[in-house]
Amino acid sequence: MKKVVIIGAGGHAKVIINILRKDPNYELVGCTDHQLVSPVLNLPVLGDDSILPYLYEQGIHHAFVAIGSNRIRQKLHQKAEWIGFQFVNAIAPFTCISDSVQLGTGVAIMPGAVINVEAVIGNQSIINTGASVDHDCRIGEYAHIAPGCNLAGNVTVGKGTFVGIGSKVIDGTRIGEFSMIGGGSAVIRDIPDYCTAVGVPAKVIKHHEEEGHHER
Ligand SMILES: CC(=O)SCCNC(=O)CCNC(=O)[C@H](O)C(C)(C)COP(=O)(O)OP(=O)(O)OC[C@H]1O[C@@H](n2cnc3c(N)ncnc32)[C@H](O)[C@@H]1OP(=O)(O)O
Repeated sequence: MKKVVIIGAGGHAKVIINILRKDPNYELVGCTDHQLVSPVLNLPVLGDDSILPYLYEQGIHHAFVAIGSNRIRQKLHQKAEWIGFQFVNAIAPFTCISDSVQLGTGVAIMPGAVINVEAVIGNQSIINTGASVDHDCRIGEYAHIAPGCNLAGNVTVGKGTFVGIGSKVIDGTRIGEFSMIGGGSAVIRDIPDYCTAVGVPAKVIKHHEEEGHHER
């Protein structure tokens, strides 16, 4: 059984803990967080992220970065990877993932998600509750497809991009890197890197600096 530390102790971490606890391959040892908070689903918060090297020395070599923000997940993943951690996947029961899907590591696939043939799911990405990602889609690393999104075939979602809750994306569309698609949007044309696009059809309303945007 692999000992796993959960990096993060918020709402997303709670969902990940709930999934990983059902997996007999893993023993969860605790969470880390930037502040001392109460146990999450009875899993203790061991300290802040500075204790990760100590945990690694103690023989805990697997981690899951359970942070919803794509930027912060990227930073903490890079830090934990540098220490030497390997990353497990959190795949809920009651998902439907084709055998031909190429899954990265550190990936979260939430209950009810459907991922169809020959899709590629990048490292540290999130396919959230009830989202569908159809054939030949390519989801970049650190991307987040929020609950209830539907991506038609051959859609590309760039690294670090957030597709907001309930959005629809028509086939063949390319959404760039570190962009945000507002909840309930319909993406019918390509969306560039580093922007926010909202609405039906989705239109760009903001461009932002590489480091300048946040998710919520
Ligand atoms: C399990 C989980 O909980 S996973 C998390 C799921 N959460 C989500 O999917 C959140 C999705 N977030 C959104 O849609 C947000 O509204 C964001 C990210 C698009 C907001 O981005 P911001 O840059 O903060 O935009 P801001 O709030 O300033 O709004 C700018 C304009 O866009 C409009 N707008 C914002 N979001 C949307 C939207 N989803 N659809 C249509 N219009 C929108 C606003 O009304 C505003 O219009 P105005 O200038 O005419 O007043």
